[in-house]
Amino acid sequence: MKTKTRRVSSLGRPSVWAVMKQRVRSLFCAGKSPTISISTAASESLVQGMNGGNGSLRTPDLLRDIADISLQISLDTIESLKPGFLSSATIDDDLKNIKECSPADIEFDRDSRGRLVEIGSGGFGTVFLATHRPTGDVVAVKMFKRKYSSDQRIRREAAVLGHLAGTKLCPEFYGLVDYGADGGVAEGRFAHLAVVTELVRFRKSTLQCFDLKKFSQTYFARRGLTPQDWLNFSLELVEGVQEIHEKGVGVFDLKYENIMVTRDRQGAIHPRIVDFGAACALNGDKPMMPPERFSLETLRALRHDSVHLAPEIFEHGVSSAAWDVYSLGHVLQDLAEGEKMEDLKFLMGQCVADDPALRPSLALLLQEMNALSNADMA
Ligand SMILES: Nc1ncnc2c1ncn2[C@@H]1O[C@H](COP(=O)(O)OP(=O)(O)OP(=O)(O)O)[C@@H](O)[C@H]1O
Repeated sequence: MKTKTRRVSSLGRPSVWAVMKQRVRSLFCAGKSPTISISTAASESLVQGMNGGNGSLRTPDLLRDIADISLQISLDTIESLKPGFLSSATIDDDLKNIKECSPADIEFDRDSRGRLVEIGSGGFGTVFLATHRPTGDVVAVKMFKRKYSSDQRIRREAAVLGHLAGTKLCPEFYGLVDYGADGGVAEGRFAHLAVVTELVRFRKSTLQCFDLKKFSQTYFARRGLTPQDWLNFSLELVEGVQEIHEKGVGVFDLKYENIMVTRDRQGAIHPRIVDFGAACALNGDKPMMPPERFSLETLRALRHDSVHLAPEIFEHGVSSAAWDVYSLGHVLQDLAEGEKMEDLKFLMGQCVADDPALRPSLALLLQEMNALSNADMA
């Protein structure tokens, strides 16, 4: 069994943060809805730390621990809140029938020093470049951090990819690979299961990949694009999410980093989505929701990178299309602002209403966006 080192303060006692972390963990493990009491001094330090100040707790460690805890909480919550979590009809069948890939089918690319070539990474995994031997296709292999990834979670992500095969935004799914107990190429850093998908590259002729964040910051790649190009891109994204919803699935983690940009021969840009790790059946599942007592404020402070998620996600609600509407609004409002597209920005402002009932449906949103597009073309 893995042994854990406890962080100890200079006085030889566990630090305030270590104690707090332990308390939160034990409460979650006990399956209770915890009220977390943080001493005034510690919470002040926390706020100072968040604001870049010099709290008495060591800020970088603190922030890393916060991220660790919130991820761990999300996972524990997924696993424990609803034992029948995976029983939603749409995904359930796919879970029994996940396409598999043999480790021998995957040939990893290596750099001149023999290291695996990394395409990207996130909180849960790292994605590597490889070739799928049977087809000769270039693929992306997502290896999952052992610490955060149960088999169930990985299988679920693979099942969703299989379920969404053929939809416009979802990358082609090659299969789930099992590297066995010794981890094979994963060298112990990652879980034994990995997910293989198409490499979503910028152009067919290159291995370069751009997520929307990187793309927005790369002048040469976005050179020459007009507001109409961006509007078309946004329309395709919203249409694509609608198609995914029609397959009974919500993405629930739409953000700049998970939206890839491709460019066709005519120079038009198109969106794709990677990372279906938070995807769930619509109107059925209860995805990553911390217990009620964990207020949105606390959570927002803790998971400072989750502002793209609808507030009600943190409140035990039943999953709904409105969650993706919120995230789309968050991304596209920002994009519209950058591109100085006032009408689009205004429209997207309605998608980020705190009250889900006030957000437009995807159908209505598309209607409005098409009207914008036609007006611009006229
Ligand atoms: N199929 C792919 N083709 C090209 N790039 C990819 C692909 N899959 C993932 N990436 C890149 O790798 C990054 C990390 O992948 P992914 O988002 O799946 O990891 P994650 O750990 O689940 O992330 P998060 O912390 O957001 O949940 C992505 O942001 C993207 O830039």
